[in-house]
Amino acid sequence: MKLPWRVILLWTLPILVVGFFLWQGTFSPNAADLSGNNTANTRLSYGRFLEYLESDRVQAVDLYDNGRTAIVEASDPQLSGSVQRYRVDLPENSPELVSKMRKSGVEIDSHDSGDNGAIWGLLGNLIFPVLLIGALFFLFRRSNNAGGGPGQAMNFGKSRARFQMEAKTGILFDDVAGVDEAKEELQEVVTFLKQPERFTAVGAKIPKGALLIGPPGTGKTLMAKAIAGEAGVPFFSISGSEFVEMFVGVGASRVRDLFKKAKENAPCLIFIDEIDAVGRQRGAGIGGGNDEREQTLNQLLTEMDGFEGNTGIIIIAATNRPDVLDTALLRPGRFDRQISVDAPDVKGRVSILNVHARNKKLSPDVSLESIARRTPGFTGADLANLLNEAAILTARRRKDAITLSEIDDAVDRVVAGMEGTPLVDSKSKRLIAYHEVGHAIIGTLVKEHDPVQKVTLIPRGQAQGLTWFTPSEEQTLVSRSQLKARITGALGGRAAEEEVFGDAEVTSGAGGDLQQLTAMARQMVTRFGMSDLGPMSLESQNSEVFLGGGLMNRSEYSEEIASRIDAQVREIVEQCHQNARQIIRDNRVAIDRLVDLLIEKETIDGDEFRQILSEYTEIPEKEQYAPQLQS
Ligand SMILES: Nc1ncnc2c1ncn2[C@@H]1O[C@H](COP(=O)(O)OP(=O)(O)OP(=O)(O)O)[C@@H](O)[C@H]1O
Ligand SMILES: [Zn+2]
Repeated sequence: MKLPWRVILLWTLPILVVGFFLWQGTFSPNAADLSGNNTANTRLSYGRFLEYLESDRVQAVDLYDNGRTAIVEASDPQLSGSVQRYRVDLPENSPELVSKMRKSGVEIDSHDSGDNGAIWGLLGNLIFPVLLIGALFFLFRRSNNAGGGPGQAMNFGKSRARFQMEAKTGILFDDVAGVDEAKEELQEVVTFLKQPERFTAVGAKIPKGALLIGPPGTGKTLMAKAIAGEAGVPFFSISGSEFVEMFVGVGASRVRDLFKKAKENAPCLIFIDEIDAVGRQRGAGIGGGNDEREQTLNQLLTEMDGFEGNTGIIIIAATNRPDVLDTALLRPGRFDRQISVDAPDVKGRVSILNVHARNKKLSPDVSLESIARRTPGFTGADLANLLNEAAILTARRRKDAITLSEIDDAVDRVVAGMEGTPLVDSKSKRLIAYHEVGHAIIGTLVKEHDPVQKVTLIPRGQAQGLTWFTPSEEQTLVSRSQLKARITGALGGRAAEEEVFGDAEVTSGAGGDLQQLTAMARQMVTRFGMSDLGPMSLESQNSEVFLGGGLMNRSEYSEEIASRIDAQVREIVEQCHQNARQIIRDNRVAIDRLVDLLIEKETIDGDEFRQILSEYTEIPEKEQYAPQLQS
């Protein structure tokens, strides 16, 4: 039986509302106190509070929440000594702190009531979550009868802890492929967790943490799970952004709770994803630091210092912005091991594809090696996604095994997005056809350009038409003539629009091309020393310094140099532009024919394109490998 939504809401809404009020008010004197007349909206970090205490500015302290939260009355020198109220998060019950406060003559008032109050407080803290969870569970059961298998991860329902714990991840090193070096380094961490005696016996201090550095989707989470899986220990995880979201003060207590739970479950592994969200350099935000985040970070540092490596807890953190991390995090005794996890090379991609092909039916015409060669730049997550898309297409087409054609379609989809419906409107369609054939013809006739794989008018993602190129190899070095060829090719679309429809008719469709090619031309001048300014580096790779919320100005050179850079960039682009227009003019007859064919067929593959073009002009020879695209 399925209950209609209205009935579900009718039952749950009142429960939620009543629960909320009970929770807010009646049942929880603590919460009422804090939200009543004792509110202090200004927060003070613990460090500042100690400073205030030292300089005798603190007059009174009200303690709540078992001594973890304090409302502090202190004189504010900036407001000519008038008394202000601040809210401070204190570390776990600290007798030293209390005696220190007493010594400096601070009036202390504890609002944690006796047993009675504690029970009410407990009830208040529990009842709403329980009601809420009950209601959610009810909703979930009702609306999600068809849901998947039993989930292994569980979220701690306690209002403060938002981390996940898996008692067994069930993931082994065999499930992580193409990152052999990282795996080798992390193998040792498994031993730390499994046989700490081996290290402590000879007096070695076991490291506490390792930092995995790499772009999204390269398997950092997977690897951390595999360490826990191999060692057979529980896996705790939280994302840095969850530490700092929502209410002030919650972050630090989440860190505390996480470590508390971890200590109870040692040996275990803690995984902190996106650590840069909490771990940014302190005090770097524009207009002062972010107190909330810094408090959380301080708490994390304190917790990491607070246990010995041989307690059996290992912390693995992941980031793709190691450059913004607070140096305190990277000091010995914290995340002192840094392991980079990069996008896989062709061999890595083959082994990742092997892992994900394990449970899929592939027809014999599919070669994982050739998929790997066609997918430079794909991460593990992209490859997993690719095979899954292919499997879905196969099922949709009612075939019993994945064939080459599903793989082809899945690659296109993963690279360029979902296929759309082709245009019918013939004028815009014709313009797009000229634009794409423009890219393709330059790509074919400029010797240093990668060869065309196919031209299509079937829209994908944002693009109305696409030209795919096959890069000649997985290149790390690109020559000046190759860069110029790419800029010319990227201008091919716009040049064709201009030559065929006239300057007044050009469209915004070339916007993406122009952005790409301008960036390339600029890099030639400022980074690769490929202009008249000579072999000088005028900008570093990450020239934009990310500080807190904003980008800093990057100028490291004078205005005069800046305008010379602009002039050089313009000259490169202008040369390539003239060249592109010339090629279009010289091949107008062939282009008109190719455009007609493209409008009729919607897709022309590279061989057919070259075949037709060769009837009109000579085509330089090139090698062929994997696809890239130009929209
Ligand atoms: N090296 C790999 N071997 C096998 N599968 C992989 C690999 N890398 C990624 N995958 C697949 O991609 C999925 C996502 O990867 P994962 O979440 O571990 O990446 P990540 O680096 O943690 O990314 P993010 O930084 O976005 O969290 C994995 O669950 C797995 O299916
Ligand atoms: Zn284009």
